[in-house]
Amino acid sequence: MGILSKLFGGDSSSTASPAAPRYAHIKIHPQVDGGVKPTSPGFQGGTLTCKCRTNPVKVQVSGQTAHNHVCGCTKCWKPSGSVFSQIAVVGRDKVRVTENGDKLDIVDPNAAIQRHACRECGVHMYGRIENTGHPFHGLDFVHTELSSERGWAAPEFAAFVSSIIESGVEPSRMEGIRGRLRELGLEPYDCLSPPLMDAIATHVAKQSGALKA
Ligand SMILES: N[C@@H](CCC(=O)N[C@@H](CS)C(=O)NCC(=O)O)C(=O)O
Ligand SMILES: [Zn+2]
Ligand SMILES: [Zn+2]
Repeated sequence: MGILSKLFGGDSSSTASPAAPRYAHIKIHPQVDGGVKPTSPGFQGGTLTCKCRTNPVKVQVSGQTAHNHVCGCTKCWKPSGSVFSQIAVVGRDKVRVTENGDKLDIVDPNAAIQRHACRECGVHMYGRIENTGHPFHGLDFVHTELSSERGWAAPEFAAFVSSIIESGVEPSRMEGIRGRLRELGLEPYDCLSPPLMDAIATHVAKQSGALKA
């Protein structure tokens, strides 16, 4: 072992490369399976287009998104064959339906997030919260993979991971799926990430008076 290796703890003569990913064969979502693509600084947004070959619904998102993540819940729209969705938020004032909005229906009017979906191809174009008391009121939920522009905020974590079992994923596959998410740098959580859960709890505590508003 050379002097540099002794000082810095590595063996410079070794040809060993970083450990190969163990779970690369496990598919999460087409946007992350080949590695998470980085956010472009200064990115200004783009246009989401549904999957219809004719008269697609178009939604303009005039700004960068935040809190992008993969979501395993049964309610978020997923591309076919994928057990996770990819979903981010953006201010509702930045979201505008520009074409064929007459094809949009609300999937479940009773859900907190009202998902506006194309009734022909089924794609969710945006999710909106109308309850002004909801912690995330003012934010719309969007799937930026529906845009051809590159540079959208990269996914940061995985939410509602255990919920994929509700879609029919065998529980025995969970270890591999969580392993793959960690390899991709998408820490798996069974609800939202700790900062988002803290933000929700803070909002609730201020509403109840447990914390000063
Ligand atoms: N285990 C449930 C979880 C559903 C859930 O709570 N989804 C989250 C993440 S999208 C949510 O905030 N839902 C609110 C809503 O759908 O309105 C499922 O998979 O259906
Ligand atoms: Zn469509
Ligand atoms: Zn979801």
